[in-house]
Amino acid sequence: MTGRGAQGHLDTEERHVEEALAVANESGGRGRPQEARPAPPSEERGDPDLDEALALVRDPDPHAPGPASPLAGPGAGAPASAPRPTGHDEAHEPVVDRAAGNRSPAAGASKHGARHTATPWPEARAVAERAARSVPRREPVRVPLDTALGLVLAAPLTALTDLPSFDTSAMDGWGVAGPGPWDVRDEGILAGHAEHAPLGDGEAVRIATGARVPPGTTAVLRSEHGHTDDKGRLQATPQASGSARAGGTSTLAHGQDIRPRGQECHSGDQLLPPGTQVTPAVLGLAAAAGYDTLTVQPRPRAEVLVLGDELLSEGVPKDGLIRDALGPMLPPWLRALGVDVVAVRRLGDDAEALFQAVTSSRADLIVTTGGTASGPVDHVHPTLRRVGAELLVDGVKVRPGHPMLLAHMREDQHLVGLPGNPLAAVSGLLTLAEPLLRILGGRMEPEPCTLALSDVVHGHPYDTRLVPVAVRADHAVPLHYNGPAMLRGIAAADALAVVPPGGARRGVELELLDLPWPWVG
Ligand SMILES: Nc1nc2c(c(=O)[nH]1)N[C@H]1C(S)=C(S)[C@@H](COP(=O)(O)OP(=O)(O)OC[C@H]3O[C@@H](n4cnc5c(N)ncnc54)[C@H](O)[C@@H]3O)O[C@H]1N2
Ligand code: MOO
Repeated sequence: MTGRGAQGHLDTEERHVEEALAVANESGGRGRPQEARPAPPSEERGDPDLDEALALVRDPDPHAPGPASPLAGPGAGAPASAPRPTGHDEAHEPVVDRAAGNRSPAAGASKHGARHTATPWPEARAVAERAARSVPRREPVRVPLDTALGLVLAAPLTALTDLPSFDTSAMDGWGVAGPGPWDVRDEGILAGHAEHAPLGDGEAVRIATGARVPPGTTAVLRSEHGHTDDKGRLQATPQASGSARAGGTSTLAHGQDIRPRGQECHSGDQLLPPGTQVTPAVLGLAAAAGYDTLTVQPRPRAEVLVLGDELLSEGVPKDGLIRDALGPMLPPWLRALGVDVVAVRRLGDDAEALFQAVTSSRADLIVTTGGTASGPVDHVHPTLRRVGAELLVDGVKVRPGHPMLLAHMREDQHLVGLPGNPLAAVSGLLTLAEPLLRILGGRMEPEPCTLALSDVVHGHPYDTRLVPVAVRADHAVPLHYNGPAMLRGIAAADALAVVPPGGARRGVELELLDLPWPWVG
């Protein structure tokens, strides 16, 4: 859809894309690294192995030449002119010693491709957050517990009762009053029963875990720590647990194995703040604290518009057509970000269809894929002009994904235009859509997460890079196959590392953007 003509000289962006093309066109040993290493026979294969999975997206051939870098560790590679293995890191620029400060990126100075209006990556995220804050917050709703999973609390979760709500036996055994030996009552106490008559000093009663201890109980003696003597009285067994000393005199601590009322919380205590995501554990806590319904923030609604005449929705790519990777990928990814995906439409390269879809959508966020560049069938910008949308972000200084955009359509509606290259679309999703949807959905900002790099990562000279990484032990392992048109790296990744302009050495701590997989399903 970009409709680019024959190439003369290649600027940075074009080389970037060219490289992806070259990689895609490669064949043989260099182009198909996984075949260079024969897979073990199936009978040798054990359970799925994390390292095996990682090997598929790490250096295919440890002896293959890589880009030269004064900072690369031992074995990091041959001269920059040497061919690179398929799927290798696509940022061509040498890593810069940031600590030494030997490069000062000229702001917005990419020679050609980067739009002069492109927004720095951190600022683009901040703009997306501000845009969401300008939208009137939707009214919270009350939903039954069994439909609340994955939603976000719109009000504090306040205990509706003391927990436990009565003094409770923590063990099966005897409730006892005062020092032993004790006379044991005939009738025991099970969980779920109303309060029993108070225990007098020297009295005991059989009691089950979770049962309400009668008034006057000073401790619970576990069943394995007590026995009945020849006079039929309950004695603490001396050797069992140090709970009694020789001679049978109980040294049970006052309150031992009793969970006192209010031990966990008192009625009215705030258990969780608004913005907390409802996890299975939150559901359990809410139920324990007396809730049948929860007050939650409604999910933001998103509509996905997939653009491109070249896209097939099934089968093997053929005749210059390719499979639509974004139609299957984006809706569940958006759901994982807490979104209600109200529609997914495949519109081809039809400007009128795009106009109609955009003007008729009632979603909080319209997400388009493809058509963000300036080719003859790239209809996103012209459509935004036609509807009078305000462009809040028009290009971001990030690789991949720099043509991404954010537009304000009407008071309560935004549009995020994701570039068509699939990893570029992921970059746009996490740069613009995630912050916007997080604020719209009333979610808390995730704790910033940083990890040290296990390897050097080459940088773009002026732009941030987002690079798929796997988390192994306490390191972020940069993955190859990270070109804008590739999904192989991200499919094996645990996060995207935020690589500053100029790149980062091995050992440098980088911010990681987490992938929201726990919520898929
Ligand atoms: N003259 C320039 N051309 C391009 C530039 C530039 O700065 N100047 N930037 C390049 C970059 S970087 C990107 S990213 C793309 C973005 O272009 P569009 O958003 O207009 O995307 P398309 O041209 O529609 O598609 C790009 C690429 O992705 C494939 N694609 C599209 N949709 C899907 C999908 N749903 N599933 C899988 N693949 C998809 C499409 O076939 C193209 O190969 O522009 C560059 N050009
Ligand atoms: O390289 Mo583009 O930035 O593929 O998004």
